[in-house]
Amino acid sequence: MKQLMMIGFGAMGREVASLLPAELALKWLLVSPARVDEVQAELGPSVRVLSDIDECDQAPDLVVECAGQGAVREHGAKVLARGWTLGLISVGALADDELMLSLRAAAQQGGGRILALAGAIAGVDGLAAAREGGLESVLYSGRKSPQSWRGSPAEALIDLDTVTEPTVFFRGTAREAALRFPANANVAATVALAGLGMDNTRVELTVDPASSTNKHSILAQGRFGELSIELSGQPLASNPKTSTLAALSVVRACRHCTDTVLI
Ligand SMILES: NC(=O)C1=CN([C@@H]2O[C@H](COP(=O)(O)OP(=O)(O)OC[C@H]3O[C@@H](n4cnc5c(N)ncnc54)[C@H](OP(=O)(O)O)[C@@H]3O)[C@@H](O)[C@H]2O)C=CC1
Ligand SMILES: O=C([O-])CC(=O)C(=O)O
Repeated sequence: MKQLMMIGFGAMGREVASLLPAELALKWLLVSPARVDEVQAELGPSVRVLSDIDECDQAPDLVVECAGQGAVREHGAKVLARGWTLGLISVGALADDELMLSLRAAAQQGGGRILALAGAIAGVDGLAAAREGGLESVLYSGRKSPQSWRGSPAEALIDLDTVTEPTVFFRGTAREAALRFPANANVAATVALAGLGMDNTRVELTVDPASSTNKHSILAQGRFGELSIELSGQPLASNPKTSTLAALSVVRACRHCTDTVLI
């Protein structure tokens, strides 16, 4: 049986924990210090609930982060310095150059690797392959309901209570989007990493009062031809900002950890 460490036990972490492959056991769970006792009581002795990587004295087969960009800052370098593989869902953290440098340094020192997970979007495989032949332009668009944008800086850019039609409230680079909307635009950074980079990937973010899904699209052009992906994702009931597919992409990484044929 292989052993998993998971960072974060919110909406996504709980979904992932409920769908783990049978051959992968959740052995360590990292939560914030104030929640250790409560979560330990909930999960029982089969899972060790921790608040610091240093409390783990064995090597997990895989670490998956489902906690947010702050958690990547807090725990990422320690995971990589130990030589472990870190599946990241809060990929937007990598738009912070200083953090990226420190993660690279820790990975080089310890031998760990970062797996940037596709998350709520599809088509990252094709985009990353297309890049090898040269890309000319990449546009990522994210469109969500007012409810999904609540509690984000969108509130300062548009009145989410009175908007009556789909409205673009942000245009900029993937770097700006991922850092300004850390709970909503990680996908912008994922598309950037797969394609033209943080500063050359254009992003549009839209609020759509008629939508109950999280819509993501990629338009890319290059020597390979053209790519157009549209994805309409159901949000998790427990967090409308987060698409179910994002949690499922973490489960996919878990399956890769145990399967022989990787797809
Ligand atoms: N790439 C993609 O497509 C997507 C990426 N995401 C990323 O996934 C993250 C998680 O999403 P979701 O589960 O829905 O969010 P939630 O807010 O429901 O849960 C986040 C959980 O992480 C915990 N947490 C926060 N900081 C830390 C830390 N430093 N160490 C340990 N635990 C921590 C929180 O605990 P507490 O409440 O105690 O702080 C909370 O339980 C998002 O913040 C976003 O960055 C989300 C959707 C799509
Ligand atoms: O789940 C989604 O729809 C996308 C998301 O929040 C993100 O990219 O951070």
